[in-house]
Amino acid sequence: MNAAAMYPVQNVAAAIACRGDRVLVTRRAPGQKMAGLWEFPGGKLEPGETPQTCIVREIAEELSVDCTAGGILMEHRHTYSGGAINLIAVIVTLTSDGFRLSVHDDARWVPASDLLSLELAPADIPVARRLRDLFKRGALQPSASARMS
Ligand SMILES: Nc1nc2c([nH]c(=O)n2[C@H]2C[C@H](O)[C@@H](COP(=O)(O)OP(=O)(O)OP(=O)(O)O)O2)c(=O)[nH]1
Ligand SMILES: [Mg+2]
Repeated sequence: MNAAAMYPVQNVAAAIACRGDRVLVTRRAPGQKMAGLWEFPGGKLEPGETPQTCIVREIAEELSVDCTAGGILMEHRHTYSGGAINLIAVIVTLTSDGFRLSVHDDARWVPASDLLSLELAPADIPVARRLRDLFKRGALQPSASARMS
């Protein structure tokens, strides 16, 4: 039996928080799966959660900040050796300041055009491409920019 047949697809919500043309990325800390890789903070949906309720909970847990969740930018399915995830990129607006990291060892606001030069979790590459292209066209004007810049 192949991996896709053995494991259900795990839904994972990932926060797309923007400040001007910069996007928040966090680095998975040593000891974590995929340690050292950059990702959009977030995590697995728990039973009964929507991507939006999940991301608000995850951002509070992982960064100790509040946020409001908006629309879904895109979903992308990626198969790792341990199973498949459906990465759901949710646009968020951070509503409190100051991060306290718990599962990451670094957080940066990176220009959307530079995201692909980071060592990203593989599932995130299509999301980073989409963000780069949307910002290039001026098609994404996140409401977070005004408050956080
Ligand atoms: N949060 C997050 N996870 C991602 C991204 N890209 C990516 O491949 N993943 C993978 C890593 C994990 O295999 C899986 C779940 O993410 P996670 O480790 O953040 O899950 P979680 O916060 O719920 O943590 P845990 O309770 O399972 O320890 O999704 C991303 O951009 N953000
Ligand atoms: Mg997480």
